[in-house]
Amino acid sequence: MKLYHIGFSKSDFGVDPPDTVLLSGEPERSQYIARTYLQNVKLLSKYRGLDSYLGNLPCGKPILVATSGMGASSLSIVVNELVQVGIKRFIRIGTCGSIQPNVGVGSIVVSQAALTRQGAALDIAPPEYPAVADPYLTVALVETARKLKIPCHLGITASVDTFYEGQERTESSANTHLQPWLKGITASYRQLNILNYEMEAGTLLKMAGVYGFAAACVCAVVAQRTVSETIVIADKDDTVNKAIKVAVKSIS
Ligand SMILES: O=P(O)(O)O[C@H]1O[C@H](CO)[C@@H](O)[C@H]1O
Ligand SMILES: O=c1cc[nH]c(=O)[nH]1
Repeated sequence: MKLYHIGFSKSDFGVDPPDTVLLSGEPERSQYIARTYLQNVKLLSKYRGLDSYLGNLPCGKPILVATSGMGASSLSIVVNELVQVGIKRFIRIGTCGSIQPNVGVGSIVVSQAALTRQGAALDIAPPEYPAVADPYLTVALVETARKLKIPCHLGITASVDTFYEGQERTESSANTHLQPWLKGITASYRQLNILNYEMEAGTLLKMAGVYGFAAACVCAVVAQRTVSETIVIADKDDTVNKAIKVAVKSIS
């Protein structure tokens, strides 16, 4: 039976089912990964913008490429259904905003763990439940980045529910009024050695612990919040491609 949101079933995998997914927030990124890095690509579904592709790495290994959508609620639905079709290893390939002066646009961040300020995660585990990445996948990502000479930072990510208020954006936001508890939160996270903001990793990593699958996250740095709130569009594709290369090579 087809899973309602992802739009495909286990039987769509054929005789050699994948156990690993490359998961990104954008359907366009999923299509790019499948078309650029995989062979024998088959589109499985495009329902609700949650595009999924099946293909093979050059070594022959079957791989699923899927789209989480933006935010933890959407991701939680997609991840639950991917587990139901047999996926056991998840690598999120995302974008993020740096909150540390030494983590520049053009580099990538591998999340060792995540501070999870996300409503969806509270439905899955208590707030104090750790959001930790799989150590083997994580080391493979960092080692691959080192071999490819791609600037890479390993550390703690802040996963939040909103791009504007939750990441303390006021200049580029329609809402200039931040709730008092959010004022100064980025500086506070900087003091706590948190590297970056994004919107899915924490819930993915908590789900990994609860459901019993392996998960890791690599994000392209597309904003430098110590300088500006805005996304550096000119560098985005190139930086995202670095994150994709690292993820693909780490499982090849
Ligand atoms: O580029 P993706 O994977 O969507 O990740 C980041 O980009 C979106 C916000 O622009 C959020 O989903 C955030 O986590
Ligand atoms: O600043 C950023 C950039 C990408 N994604 C985010 O969630 N925040």
